[in-house]
Amino acid sequence: MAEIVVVRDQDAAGELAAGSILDLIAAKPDAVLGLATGSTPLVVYRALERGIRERGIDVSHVRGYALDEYVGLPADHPESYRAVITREVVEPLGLTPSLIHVPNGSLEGIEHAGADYEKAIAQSGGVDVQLLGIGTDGHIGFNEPGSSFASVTRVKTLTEQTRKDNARFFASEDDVPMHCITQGLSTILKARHLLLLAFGEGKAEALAGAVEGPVSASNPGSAVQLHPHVTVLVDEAAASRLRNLDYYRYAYANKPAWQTL
Ligand SMILES: N[C@@H]1[C@@H](O)[C@H](O)[C@@H](COP(=O)(O)O)O[C@@H]1O
Repeated sequence: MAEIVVVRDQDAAGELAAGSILDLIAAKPDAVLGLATGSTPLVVYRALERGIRERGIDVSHVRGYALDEYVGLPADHPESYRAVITREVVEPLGLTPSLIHVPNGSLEGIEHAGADYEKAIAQSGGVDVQLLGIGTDGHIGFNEPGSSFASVTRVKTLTEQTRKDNARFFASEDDVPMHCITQGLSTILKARHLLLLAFGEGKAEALAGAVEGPVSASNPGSAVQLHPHVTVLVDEAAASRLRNLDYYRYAYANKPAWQTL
């Protein structure tokens, strides 16, 4: 089931996503969260922070796996995804650092870092809920156009577009690493629930391609159409190119009362 929910604004999306994740943690205290970086999921982390406090939920047993990491950045670089996940998620939410994993992007051992990560996810019992943003070129994680639907965690080369998009986090575009290590599309599809978020006009085309376009490796986000339980949370601007938008609104407005996200 893919459910597309058009929300008032980013905060509303954050609240909905966080509510679903907190219900999961309340039922399964050692839930496995699939964590995403980028600016999109930040509203979810902030809403989780508030929800944990308000509901008094114990998150000390929560486990987490990040989607991706740059290759070759020094471990203490503030824009490494390890640093971002620590700063934006682990510390503010009070998660247990040793239970939160990020692919190892250091050059030493990079040949087996992907396989190690796959093994760790599998041994954890798999990801319960995977947060996803989408790149303007349609990537999820760092699976750039052309990524195989059968792909697992491995090293990829970033597109020029992605390096441009991410230059805002670095001193210049040249400072954005050329390579990354990312969960594959097959890894992502194994998560039990996908929560894809997109905000703003700049994501409208990528989002429409992912949700309604042909399923194609040229458009990695379209892999979500192969998953049985996807929730897409979008604002009006990001939803503006969806052809079946009226139906999505109608279906959400008439959602059976017993059905959760
Ligand atoms: N690797 C991340 C993705 O996981 C993210 O979804 C995407 C969009 O980022 P943003 O949410 O900042 O638009 O680009 C980054 O490169």
